Amino acid sequence: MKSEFIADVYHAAAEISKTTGYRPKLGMILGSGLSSLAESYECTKVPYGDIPVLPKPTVEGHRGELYINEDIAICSGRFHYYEGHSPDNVVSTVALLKGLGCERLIVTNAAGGINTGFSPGDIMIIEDHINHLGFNPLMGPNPQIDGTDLGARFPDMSRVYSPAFAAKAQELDGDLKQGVYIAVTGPSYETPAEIRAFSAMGADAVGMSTVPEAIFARYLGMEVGGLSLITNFAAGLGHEELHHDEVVEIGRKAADRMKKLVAGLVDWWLKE
Ligand SMILES: O=P(O)(O)O[C@H]1O[C@H](CO)[C@@H](O)[C@H]1O
Ligand SMILES: Nc1nc2[nH]cnc2c(=O)[nH]1
Repeated sequence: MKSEFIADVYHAAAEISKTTGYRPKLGMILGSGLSSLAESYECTKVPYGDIPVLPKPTVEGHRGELYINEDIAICSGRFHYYEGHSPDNVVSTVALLKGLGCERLIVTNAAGGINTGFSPGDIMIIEDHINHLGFNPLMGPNPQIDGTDLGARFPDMSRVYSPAFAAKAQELDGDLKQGVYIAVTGPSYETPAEIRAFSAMGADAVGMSTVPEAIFARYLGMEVGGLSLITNFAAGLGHEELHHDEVVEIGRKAADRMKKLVAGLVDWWLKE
């Protein structure tokens, strides 16, 4: 992560705070097909195009808008490594949310179910992750602002995802799954042999995002809660070929249940 890049993103965030008058404490990043979650909140919308330091999202199901009010800032649209973005750009949404004042972050995604107890439509609380992307967003010089390191050179990752968030989620929706998310680069989906290998490694769900965001957020001292919507059986576990259109479609169909759960978690985390 380059100090100059993060300084530019923080500067853009300060401009947004100045124009809107908002310094929300809770941030959220929405996964594929989950952009309608942002509509539950009365917000000012800022297109990513008006925040020139951010790259352009290229993936269907990722809108490219910041929703912001006095409590919450929502990135509807994230940046994936497979789009060709640099690691800095992949975590630019997290830097933006931190720069806006967010101390807590909810990350959501669409993922393939590896755990044979999971079916499309299930929601998995992310308990832990495996970084199989081949990069870490903290590689490079430890970024500084005004001569001070933004975080530890070797940050602890023994508890990335908040156990309190997981417990609250279970209380709000008694039918949730819980497990380990593995991030791969994509954009090709996995082979059945890869899925067998990931299962042996201890992964319950697979996707192409979230992990760099969670690592960077923890580095910055944010608390993180994570939710995966299982949109398909991972490769080799179902009978269907995998298509992103279906991932987005399942995301849209499950949006109401996700909305209800997320609304409860947002209310709770704003008061906690
Ligand atoms: O992780 P999100 O952004 O929800 O999207 C998931 O869905 C896409 C593949 O269908 C990939 O981008 C994968 O990471
Ligand atoms: N890598 C990966 N990403 C996904 N996103 C949604 N489903 C999947 C999947 O099966 N594999």
